[in-house]
Amino acid sequence: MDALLETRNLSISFGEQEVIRDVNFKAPKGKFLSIIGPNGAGKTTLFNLLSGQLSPTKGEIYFKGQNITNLSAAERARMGMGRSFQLTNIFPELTVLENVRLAVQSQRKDFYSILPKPAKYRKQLEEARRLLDMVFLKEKEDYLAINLTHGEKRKLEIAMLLALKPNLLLLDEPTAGISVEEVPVILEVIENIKKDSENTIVLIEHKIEMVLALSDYLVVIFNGELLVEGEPGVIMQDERVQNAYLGGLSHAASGKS
Ligand SMILES: Nc1ncnc2c1ncn2[C@@H]1O[C@H](COP(=O)(O)OP(=O)(O)OP(=O)(O)O)[C@@H](O)[C@H]1O
Repeated sequence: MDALLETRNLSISFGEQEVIRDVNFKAPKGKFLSIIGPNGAGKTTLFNLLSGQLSPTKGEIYFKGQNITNLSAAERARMGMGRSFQLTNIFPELTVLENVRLAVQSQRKDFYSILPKPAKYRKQLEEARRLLDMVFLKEKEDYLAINLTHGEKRKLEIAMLLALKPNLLLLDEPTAGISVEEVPVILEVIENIKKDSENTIVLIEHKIEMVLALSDYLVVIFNGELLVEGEPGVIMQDERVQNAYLGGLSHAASGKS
């Protein structure tokens, strides 16, 4: 299996509490992998370890075959690891289009482009509009970002993330806090991303129907350990998953987090 991302005995403790314990998994190139588990299982902590927000107490992380355990979040981002920004990178007083254009511009290769300025700008706008189309925000390109709904801001955030052309997308609960009506649109956006690119995607999501609709592979975390991994159909039938998770998963399926 050609893994883009791999963890080996990944562990982290906060004081006495070992929150992630000897987690080993591989995210194969071009596949859609979801990390599931009940509240407090350690999913967000695992994500923070992957993206470099936290350093492990033990174990290693490999990305594109390189040991990145000691690299900062910024260095991992430069290598092509993209994590959703949790809305913190959006400029509220700029238009939707300008937010995405700036993300396109921030791509390193734009700084070295030999195109004259107006042509460069036009190309950035073109790319920004293509991305806004992918996330169904084209009609809102002239809106100030501050005036978007929460769900629309999540879509803008995804467009900005895609502008950086990451090889690996880490999506942390893209439906968190959004209205029930907006959930199917977010699902469609992610399906679009999945179709359009060769990206490897790792998702944390409580809405189990969404996880099942999107994922090639599931990793189940329970009490900080990897309980089981495999294809969704197999995992959902797994007795250990049913025994350990029934409460948590049916809770998640109801849309609560
Ligand atoms: N910085 C920290 N210091 C101490 N304990 C922490 C810290 N971060 C997380 N924890 C603990 O680690 C455990 C796992 O938390 P984490 O947020 O990773 O779980 P989760 O699976 O993402 O939960 P949820 O689905 O509710 O978001 C929890 O018991 C939490 O209290």
